[in-house]
Amino acid sequence: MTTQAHFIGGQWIAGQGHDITSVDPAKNLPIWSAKSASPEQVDAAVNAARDAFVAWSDMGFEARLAIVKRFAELLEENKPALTKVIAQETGKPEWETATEVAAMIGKVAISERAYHERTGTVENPMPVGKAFIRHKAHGVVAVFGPYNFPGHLPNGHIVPALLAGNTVIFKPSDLTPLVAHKTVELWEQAGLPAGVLNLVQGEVETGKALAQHNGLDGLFFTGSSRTGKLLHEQFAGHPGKILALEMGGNNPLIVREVSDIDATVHDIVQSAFVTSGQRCTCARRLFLPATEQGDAILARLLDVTRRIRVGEYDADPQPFMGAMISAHAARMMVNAQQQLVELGAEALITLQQPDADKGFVTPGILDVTGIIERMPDEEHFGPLLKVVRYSDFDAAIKEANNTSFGLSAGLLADSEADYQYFFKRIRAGIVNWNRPITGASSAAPFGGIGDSGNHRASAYYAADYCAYPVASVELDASEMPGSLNPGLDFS
Ligand SMILES: NC(=O)C1=CN([C@@H]2O[C@H](COP(=O)(O)OP(=O)(O)OC[C@H]3O[C@@H](n4cnc5c(N)ncnc54)[C@H](O)[C@@H]3O)[C@@H](O)[C@H]2O)C=CC1
Ligand SMILES: O=C(O)CCC(=O)N[C@@H](CCC(=O)O)C(=O)O
Repeated sequence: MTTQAHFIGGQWIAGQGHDITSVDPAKNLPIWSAKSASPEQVDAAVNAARDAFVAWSDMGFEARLAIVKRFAELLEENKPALTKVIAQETGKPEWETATEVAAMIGKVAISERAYHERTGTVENPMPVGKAFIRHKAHGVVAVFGPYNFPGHLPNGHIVPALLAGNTVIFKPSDLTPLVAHKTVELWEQAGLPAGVLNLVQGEVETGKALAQHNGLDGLFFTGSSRTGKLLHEQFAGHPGKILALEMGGNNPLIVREVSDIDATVHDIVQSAFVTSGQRCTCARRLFLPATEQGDAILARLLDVTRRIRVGEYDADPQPFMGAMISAHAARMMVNAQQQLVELGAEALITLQQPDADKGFVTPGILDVTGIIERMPDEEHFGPLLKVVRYSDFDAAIKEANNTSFGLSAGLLADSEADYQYFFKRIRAGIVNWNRPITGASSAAPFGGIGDSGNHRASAYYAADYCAYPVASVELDASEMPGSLNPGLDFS
């Protein structure tokens, strides 16, 4: 369907690797297929980015910004088409993919602000001359994207990287090549000079060839903790290269005494099941008090969850949840649930895959209170919520922190004192109170601790890893000091 799948040095070219196909997971139809980029083509993409670097970084911020702003205009003009393509390739409902395109557009103004605020130029007077703090681009960087937000999340690395003056090789998820293709076409139309942004499509082999390439100055990754750790090992011994890792989570949501049960249940549903549970910020573990009110919240949660509409991305009326990314991913969720049930979890609502050839699953809720000590600390990347009933707030917080991850966490409670207590003790990069723990703002730093990242927060702080600071003291011409250090003689 697509022969010229790779964009290298300003040219669309055919791949020399093996066949890859992207499938619409809601309709089980192939929508894109091509040959992946071979290691030689990855090499060509890195060289093209290297060749383009000096001119792009010399161009000046305002000239780069004008092109990036043109890209935002093109996104706006192509919003309906891109909304549709993201929905087709991911299975996410169109109401949701429209918000993804909006986030891509919003990223440009936010990144412009962040560039100045986080990496701007500072000038300080000195007794002799002036001191400056400036920032320079790293050079050639690779961007690896995940499938769950195939537009917005790579865009969150690419836009600030380009604004800072880097050149980029983009390797999207092999599950979402079409979204990447359409996005890079818009960059081309926006007038990016050849080689400034290159696209290589492929699976792990292509990813490895890129990540291992000696010509990279940095790599910005959003994806699973497993792959992120592999990259971290690969980058060990290369302190000169910048590595930014945005990875998964095993995120806790704790409920205390609340006055509005429906509002609480809404926040739980939005945290656990939006995007069919395929957000790194999704709540995986729900801590409910073992009280009468806890019982009432659970009953209402089960009632609302049973009535969640699951359906095709273009259905009218729209579903809340679309298909997962693939039939395989759906099967993996069924298997994960089965393993937990075999460990002793009680299925309050069983997650089901109605059609083995498609990515649809219904949301599931397990009571894992009885197996809490044997629970694997894993990110189950789908709509499967694990409920823990608790009697003691401290014990619940301790268990919430009992994870190697630390991305997002939340408290649903009327008491502000409870929130202050929770905030001080919980370990995560995103901590919310009476709001869903999904839907993080691009205008704030976005990143986690532990296995969720490597302390290179993205979103508003992405500017930080896109440039390095340079400190200078400067004077128009050398001057003799008023007094000499002891032992010097200029007579
Ligand atoms: N913290 C965050 O900002 C976010 C984290 N995620 C996480 O991403 C995961 C889902 O996304 P996936 O696409 O499944 O992640 P993934 O880790 O499978 O793939 C991410 C990218 O790495 C590439 N890749 C895979 N193995 C590689 C290797 N050995 N060497 C080089 N490249 C390789 C893939 O082709 C893809 O482009 C979830 O774990 C989720 O929590 C997703 C979105 C945001
Ligand atoms: O990167 C940004 O601009 C903000 C972070 C963001 O959009 N987070 C989303 C998705 C995260 C995910 O799954 O990967 C969220 O918090 O829902």
